[in-house]
Amino acid sequence: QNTQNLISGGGDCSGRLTTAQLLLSEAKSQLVGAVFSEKMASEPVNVNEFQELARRALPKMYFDFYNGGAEDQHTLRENMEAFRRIAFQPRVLVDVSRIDMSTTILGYPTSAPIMIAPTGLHKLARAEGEVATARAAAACNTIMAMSFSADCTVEEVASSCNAIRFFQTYVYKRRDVTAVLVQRAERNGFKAIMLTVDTPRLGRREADIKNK
Ligand SMILES: Cc1cc2nc3c(=O)[nH]c(=O)nc-3n(C[C@H](O)[C@H](O)[C@H](O)COP(=O)(O)O)c2cc1C
Repeated sequence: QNTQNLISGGGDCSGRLTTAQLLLSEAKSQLVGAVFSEKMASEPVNVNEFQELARRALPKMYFDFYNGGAEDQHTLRENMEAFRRIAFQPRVLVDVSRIDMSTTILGYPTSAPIMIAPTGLHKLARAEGEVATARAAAACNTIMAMSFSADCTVEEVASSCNAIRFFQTYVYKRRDVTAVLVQRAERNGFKAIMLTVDTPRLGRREADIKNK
């Protein structure tokens, strides 16, 4: 508070800035700058910054698992490029006092056309694993697709929150195994099954091979 009082400064009735006030004003801008950059450093402002924070926070092996693609990572790069090629055309002079991006996916409501894709092993990043991800989905009013390779059980995720949940699985040679998985998800209130069909063989993830 003392600093705040100092910075607010006193007055020269003439309205001119005294040397002391100028110095105080400079100190204030430095202080604000320092606080601002500290905040900037700790609070990501876009998705890419989360990636950088994760790089710093996680052991290399875990980060590489989340971050990497297969082989030369051509598809991974192309995925990013494909998003970059999408341009939004701004519409001007329209009423933007109420913006509503909500929609439905398979009939289930979401706050925006964005949901959580199925990804495995969330406990590498956080002890609560997929339970935390499901809670985040619920908080954002979006859908959580839970991976077959999750670290939590469908029961744990189901009892953790009321997020709308889909369950991802593969088709196994033993169809009865797939059937049991689907029925268990269904019993636990999962609303849809996402069938992953591109893994008759797993991708050759070179970073993971090196990290072994
Ligand atoms: C770390 C990681 C783990 C993943 N685990 C799974 C998984 O367990 N099951 C699955 O079907 N897809 C998995 N995927 C694939 C994603 O669900 C998604 O299809 C892929 O990231 C491409 O989506 P995008 O183009 O929206 O990024 C995983 C992807 C990543 C990056």
